[in-house]
Amino acid sequence: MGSEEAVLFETDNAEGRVLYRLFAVSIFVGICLVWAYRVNNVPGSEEVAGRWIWFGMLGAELWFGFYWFITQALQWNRVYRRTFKDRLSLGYENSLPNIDIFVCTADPTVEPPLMVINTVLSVMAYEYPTEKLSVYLSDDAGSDLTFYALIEASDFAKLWIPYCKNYKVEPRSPKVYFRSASAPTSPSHAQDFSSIKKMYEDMERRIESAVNLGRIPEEISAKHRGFSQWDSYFAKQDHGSIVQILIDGRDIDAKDVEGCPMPTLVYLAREKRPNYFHNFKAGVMNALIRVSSKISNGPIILNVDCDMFSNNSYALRDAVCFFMDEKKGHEIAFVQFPQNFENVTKNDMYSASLRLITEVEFHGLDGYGGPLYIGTGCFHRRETLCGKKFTEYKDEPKRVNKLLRDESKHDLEERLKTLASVTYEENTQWGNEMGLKYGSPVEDVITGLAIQCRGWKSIYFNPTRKAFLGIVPTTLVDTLVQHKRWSEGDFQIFLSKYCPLWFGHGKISLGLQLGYCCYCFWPVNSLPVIYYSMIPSLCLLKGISLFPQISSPWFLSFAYVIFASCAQSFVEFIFSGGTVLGWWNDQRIWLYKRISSYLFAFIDTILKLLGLFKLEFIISSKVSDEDVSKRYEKEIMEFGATSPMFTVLSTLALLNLFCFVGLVKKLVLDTSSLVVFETLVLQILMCGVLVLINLPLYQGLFLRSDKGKMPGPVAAKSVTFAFLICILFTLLY
Ligand SMILES: O=c1ccn([C@@H]2O[C@H](COP(=O)(O)OP(=O)(O)O[C@H]3O[C@H](CO)[C@@H](O)[C@H](O)[C@H]3O)[C@@H](O)[C@H]2O)c(=O)[nH]1
Ligand SMILES: [Mn+2]
Repeated sequence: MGSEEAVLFETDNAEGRVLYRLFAVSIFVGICLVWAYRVNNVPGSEEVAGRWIWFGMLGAELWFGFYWFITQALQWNRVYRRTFKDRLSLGYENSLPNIDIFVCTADPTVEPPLMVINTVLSVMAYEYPTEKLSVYLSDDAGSDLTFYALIEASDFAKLWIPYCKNYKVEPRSPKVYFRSASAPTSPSHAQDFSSIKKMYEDMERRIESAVNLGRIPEEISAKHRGFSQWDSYFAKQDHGSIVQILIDGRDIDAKDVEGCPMPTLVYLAREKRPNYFHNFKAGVMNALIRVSSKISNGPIILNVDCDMFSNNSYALRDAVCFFMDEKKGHEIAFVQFPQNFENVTKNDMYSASLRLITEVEFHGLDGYGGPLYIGTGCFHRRETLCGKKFTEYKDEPKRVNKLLRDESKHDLEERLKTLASVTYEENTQWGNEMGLKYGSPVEDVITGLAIQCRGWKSIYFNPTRKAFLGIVPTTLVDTLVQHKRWSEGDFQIFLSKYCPLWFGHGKISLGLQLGYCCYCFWPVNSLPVIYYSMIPSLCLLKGISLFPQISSPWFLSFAYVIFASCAQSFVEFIFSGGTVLGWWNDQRIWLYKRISSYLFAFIDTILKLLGLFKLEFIISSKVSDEDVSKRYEKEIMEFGATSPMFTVLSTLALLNLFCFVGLVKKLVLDTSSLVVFETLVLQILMCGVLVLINLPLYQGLFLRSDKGKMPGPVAAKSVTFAFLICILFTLLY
């Protein structure tokens, strides 16, 4: 084969890089001028309070400037990848690697079995030789309902896979397909369509009725020997390992309705005992790595969360293009696809699509050695997950691991159970040098970092047809809690021995180290943002000016930095497919995350360092009741929970409202005070923007009567706090 054909992927630099860099330099100059102004205009020593406020502003601005600087690592060197799947099929169709797909679920109430099996069916139906695919469902709840749904799915797959392949169906999650597919045009397809749709709906009904019943009806459990495993089951957190090979790809009888081989399908519930810590998803992944190594041992592992169905049946081939590329493939440890979502509304009220991260920042990281591993939609080389260093791998002769299995399925299942037992990992390197790392709520990020520090590269691939679609939380509190977990995890990495700066020093590029820091520092951002959104507004009450007056040339530097960075985020947002209102919502959530999720993450991390708190993992809900869904569809913000995070948000919003009203009152009563305008313009503007951005919150506090409004106690508390802070400030200053 010519060298041209051997190239399976290409990398392009972002357009307009030079222009962007010039623009960034201009902002940097602006930031330096802001600092210079702050340092040169410290109030005299007679104004003690004024000085401290000023130093606070200086501190915040130093941080903002510094943080802006490191975020350039996410912008400076953006790259985009392209794959050549046709070359892959031409040159390598017979040597495509086996792929093991891990799907994780943990709770049948927040992750309904029906959703889980739709994801499973979508990944069983990839455009890839089926005999090379093995799908493993890990069920951390060990729920017989999920198991039952999987049995149903294993039968339905025999029809579904050939149907998808015959009619080139997309997406291959049956639920989403039947919901969105346009009516088939050819009569034969129409017939197949309606018959398979009926089969699906029947299956759906059976599963739903078991779920509604809350247990498996006897006539069903008698039919499948697998249910006997639940005889010794006590509770979610107290049961032995359950391993069931539902479809064994090697079994000559495992054929679909057209006689083609089926992918292997395995159910796993690892052992859980109350006095053993189970390490959340990292523990699951490690059990899966071990169990799969004895069944299919695919050299490539794809892992997805149970809500992340496959939306692009060629994505496996895309990923394989990277690993099999003759020149650069051998140094790639993992290929990360973005997390995209199915249920985001038009203006994305909770900024849940993570638009700038997926469309801009990860391309930036990719330019410096590769993106973070973000837990789902990621393809790993099995060996790198198991701790292999790049240098060891490079020098080693490549051999194909052929698994020889002659024991019976039953014996194998029994042997596999010990691999998923609570004691298996005692005195081993699992969770440390092997597998995913333990001890972090973001097992993915820390594991990815460790892999990159062993000399490997990673790839970010963001195809136009999205590869995976998941579910975003549909309430404000869920969104904030999820961000708390992420930011807390990243911050803990920074404070641990895996700090990207020290641990990564000399192992990954400086750009990548700084890139990691951008995420690790999320919680730290909370402090300056809270300061900046409180103090200047409070100062309005006393007419204290904190910014240069409009006629001063220093004013320009502030105005430029603020305006230019807003404009940049606006342009990036719109170019990444967002709407104008979506951008405005994104700004609101930007603020809310900083003053609540990140603040609580910061505090909890400190408490955890002091040993006052232990690790937890709150699973994001993938279902919401009808009432909540309706409001979500209409883009009405959902409060409706008494969370301390809401008290902080409301207090800050009200505080700004009081300050703004106080100012207006002063201007109306005393027109001579209009001169203050000259000196307070920026402060008034900031306070005004804060009031505007909080409009939905004021509505939630005072104007709404539905169930999603802000609960009364939160409203009462925050009015009191905001009022007290304003009074205290005016009295004490
Ligand atoms: O003890 C646990 C906890 C979670 N999960 C599974 O882990 C996945 C992620 O949980 P989810 O609540 O959906 O968290 P997200 O915040 O949406 O997840 C993102 O962030 C996590 C780290 O915080 C990563 O593990 C995920 O892969 C990544 O998608 C789900 O499939 C769960 O079923 C388990 O299997 N066992
Ligand atoms: Mn999730």
